[in-house]
Amino acid sequence: MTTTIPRSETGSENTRDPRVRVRKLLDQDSVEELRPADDSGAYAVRGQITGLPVVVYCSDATTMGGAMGTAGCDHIVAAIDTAVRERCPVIGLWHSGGARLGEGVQALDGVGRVFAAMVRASGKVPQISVVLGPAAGGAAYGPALTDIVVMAPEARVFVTGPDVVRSVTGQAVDMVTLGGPELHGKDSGVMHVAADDEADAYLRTRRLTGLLAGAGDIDLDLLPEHGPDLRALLPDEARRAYDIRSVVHEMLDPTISPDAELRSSFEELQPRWGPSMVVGLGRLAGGTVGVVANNPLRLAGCLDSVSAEKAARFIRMCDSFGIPLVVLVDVPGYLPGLGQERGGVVRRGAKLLHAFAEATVPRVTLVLRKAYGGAYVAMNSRALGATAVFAWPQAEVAVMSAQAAVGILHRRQLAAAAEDEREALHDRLAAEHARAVGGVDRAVAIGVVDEVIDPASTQRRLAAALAAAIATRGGNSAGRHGNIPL
Ligand SMILES: CCC(=O)SCCNC(=O)CCNC(=O)[C@H](O)C(C)(C)COP(=O)(O)OP(=O)(O)OC[C@H]1O[C@@H](n2cnc3c(N)ncnc32)[C@H](O)[C@@H]1OP(=O)(O)O
Repeated sequence: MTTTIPRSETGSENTRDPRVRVRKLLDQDSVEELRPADDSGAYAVRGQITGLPVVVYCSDATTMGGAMGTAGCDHIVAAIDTAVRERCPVIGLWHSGGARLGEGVQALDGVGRVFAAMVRASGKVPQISVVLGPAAGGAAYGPALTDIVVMAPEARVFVTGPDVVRSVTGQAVDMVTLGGPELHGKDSGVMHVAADDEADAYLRTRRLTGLLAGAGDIDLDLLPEHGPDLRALLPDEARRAYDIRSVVHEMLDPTISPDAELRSSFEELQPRWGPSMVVGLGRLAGGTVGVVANNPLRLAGCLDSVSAEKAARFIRMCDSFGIPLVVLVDVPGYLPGLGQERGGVVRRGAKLLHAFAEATVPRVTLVLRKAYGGAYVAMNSRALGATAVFAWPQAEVAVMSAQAAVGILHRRQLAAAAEDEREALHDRLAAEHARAVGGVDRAVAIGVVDEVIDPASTQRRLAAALAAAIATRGGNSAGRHGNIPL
């Protein structure tokens, strides 16, 4: 069933009209209404994104600011259930003041049924939310229950709006400060993707849908025999910071952008929240992979409570949908300190251990420079069930750096040394320690690193290890769990 959209007297379309919005998201002429538009506050359709079937529901911001009543909630529940039955992604376009105030508890019950439908669908079909305007109360928790939240610049996500905040707390705060993309991108972690405008929100959603629902297969023939020397992107000095995203972009397949330029296929999620860890989806040898990578540019790449939690949720999402993982490791350890302990680094760090150990998708690790201590274990180590663990030459795998280790082991000897000899002694002891403990060679000898690889063969080796694991299993085995918003 298709539809004509009423126009205003000036002939222009109402940009808040849900029929206008879904048409902008979907492939041309692919829209099929699940129900005709009505005054329920919600609208739902089937359609296609680059030929892939999807279901879309959309707040009707032309009626009571898109507030959710029983009938509108029924439409959303039916849309989500349809997507689960038809095993296709479901996308929600949100612009809503939450539960319809005039309907009282009936509206609350409707919103609760929407939440329950989202949880039933969790881990079964990808759920993407695109927030285009205010999303209050139930319309805030709705997106938060889904896998990926894209926010347009006008998006405002909050439990209660500024008026309620003022009357209850006396605090005067505007809508942008309370729930705009800045807050949710940097502080709360609710937002995965910040779009430049509404059109960009649709574009980013189309790309993510393609990566999640059109994962394709890894085809080694798509890779050059000799790939780029990815190690050349790292600084010469082992302790210097660099942005791991340059390695990720170069490692993944390029893609043609709408302006016909080649760009990386990498779609980073939550870039400003927990930035010492980079997570996102992209293509390697044609197949979708999830990338989890320490970023030495931020906090020297240390794991902290937020970055561990961010990675844990991403790993579980990929595992739910059978997306294999590439894990790039360059980590000096967990960030130490009172702030981290207070912030729950033990509890939240445990989520990362659980997520990797539980994941049944193929997951390959590469140690670029160093992997120390508990962070070595947490970053998809052999002990947690990694499919394969590779390292670049000169990578260090140890409990801590040799310099730090001798500072503890030879504390008294160093303290007793003359001040002008101490540094040289420290260096000598560190070199001896590194030789004795064995570094990456010892890691290979005991089987926790499979092989030291040529950096120029990185793409091919990672892709081949994932492809071999997929072939052995007869396909990508997705984890049987939902994607709880950790
Ligand atoms: C599950 C629990 C829940 O969901 S409880 C939800 C409770 N909801 C809220 O506290 C939010 C109430 N609404 C607001 O604070 C504002 O409308 C927000 C969302 C901030 C949007 O502001 P603004 O962009 O200025 O739009 P607006 O206020 O002009 O609203 C447009 C029209 O929509 C209406 N509207 C809004 N929210 C509701 C609602 N929850 N129930 C019924 N109607 C609602 C407004 O009254 C307004 O109507 P009108 O155009 O003046 O006729």
